[in-house]
Amino acid sequence: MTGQAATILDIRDIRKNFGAYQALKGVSLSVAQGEFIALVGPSGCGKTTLLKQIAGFETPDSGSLSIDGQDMLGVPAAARPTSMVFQKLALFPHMTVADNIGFPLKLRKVAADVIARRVRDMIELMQLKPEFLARYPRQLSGGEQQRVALARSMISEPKLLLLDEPLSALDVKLKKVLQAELKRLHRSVGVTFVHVTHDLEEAMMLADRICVMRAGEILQVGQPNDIYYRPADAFVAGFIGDTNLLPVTVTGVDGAGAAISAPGLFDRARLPVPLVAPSLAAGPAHLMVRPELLAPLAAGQRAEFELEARVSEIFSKGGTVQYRSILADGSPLIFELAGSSTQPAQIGDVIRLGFANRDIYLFPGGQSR
Ligand SMILES: Nc1ncnc2c1ncn2[C@@H]1O[C@H](COP(=O)(O)OP(=O)(O)OP(=O)(O)O)[C@@H](O)[C@H]1O
Repeated sequence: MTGQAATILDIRDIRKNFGAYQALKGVSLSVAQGEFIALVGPSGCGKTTLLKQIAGFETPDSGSLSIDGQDMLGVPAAARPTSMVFQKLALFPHMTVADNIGFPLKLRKVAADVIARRVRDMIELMQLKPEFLARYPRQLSGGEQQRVALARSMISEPKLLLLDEPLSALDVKLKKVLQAELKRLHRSVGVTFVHVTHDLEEAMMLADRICVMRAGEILQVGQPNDIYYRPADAFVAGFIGDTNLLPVTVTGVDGAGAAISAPGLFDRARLPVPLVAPSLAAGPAHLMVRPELLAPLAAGQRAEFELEARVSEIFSKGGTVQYRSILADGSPLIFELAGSSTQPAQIGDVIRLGFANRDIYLFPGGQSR
């Protein structure tokens, strides 16, 4: 997303308590027109609660929320320019597909011929077969039903489409198809999508920006690559995929990066490390290196950072193979290599691995080494 796009959704310091429980502890988020933003975080962190404040199904205790410059607090859900798609299908079983899709317009008393035309547009947009129009939801597959639900949510031309895990009930293959559909839909209609998902791969694939939440707070908002390679802290690093966090001591930070010391871990670390968290200062820090950035070193080959590890487990992931290994001090190290018909290491092998200082990210925390 470009930085110049107008703000469509502006959430400021929203708080929501259920009794004594603080479900949202002062959440602020700004979303640009046309953006695809994914909300991720552990179960119970407040993703759905946040979506409900946007949709108007719940009212925040304090804070402000505007859509396209209009204050939304006090505006009922039906009057908001939003549409929500749920994980569990909310299609009306006793209505045909055509009536289901046209329902939001019927509520608004739009003329029948206009509804029929718009329903046909939606069928085309969602690449559903025209013969489905006369069927009932039970006569469609789960994936087809979810497309109908999407068609119904788009027919009223919302400014914001709110998606609450709409794909999580589908099988893996169908999910992949619908993920591609969602991306295509987003590109073709230019509507802003706010998408709650448990599936991090889905968030990385679909979203322009990912918003990571924990315990009612937003920890980080950023482009998928930034969240993945430059996480705000150890929680975000570990939540967004497998990673290695090695304890080091930062001995100095300047414009060129950080100098670190990690006696017993690296024999010949070349310094400084260029990519560091803005808040990094001298003291204990986490050195993060993602598993796919570690590479086995051939005999005599050197790298800026080198580690020796004993392979303890091997998991084939199809295109890649993940190796779980143990460093000399007993701490774990994960590395991941492209799959091949021959395995470069077996369980029990000691393997020398290298990575470059530009592959590392340093953020504060942890214990000194
Ligand atoms: N109406 C309610 N009354 C009381 N507590 C609620 C209510 N709605 C949500 N909560 C609590 O608020 C917290 C946040 O819930 P929410 O549904 O937003 O989580 P979530 O991040 O969407 O979780 P999940 O990923 O499991 O769907 C949970 O602990 C939940 O039990």
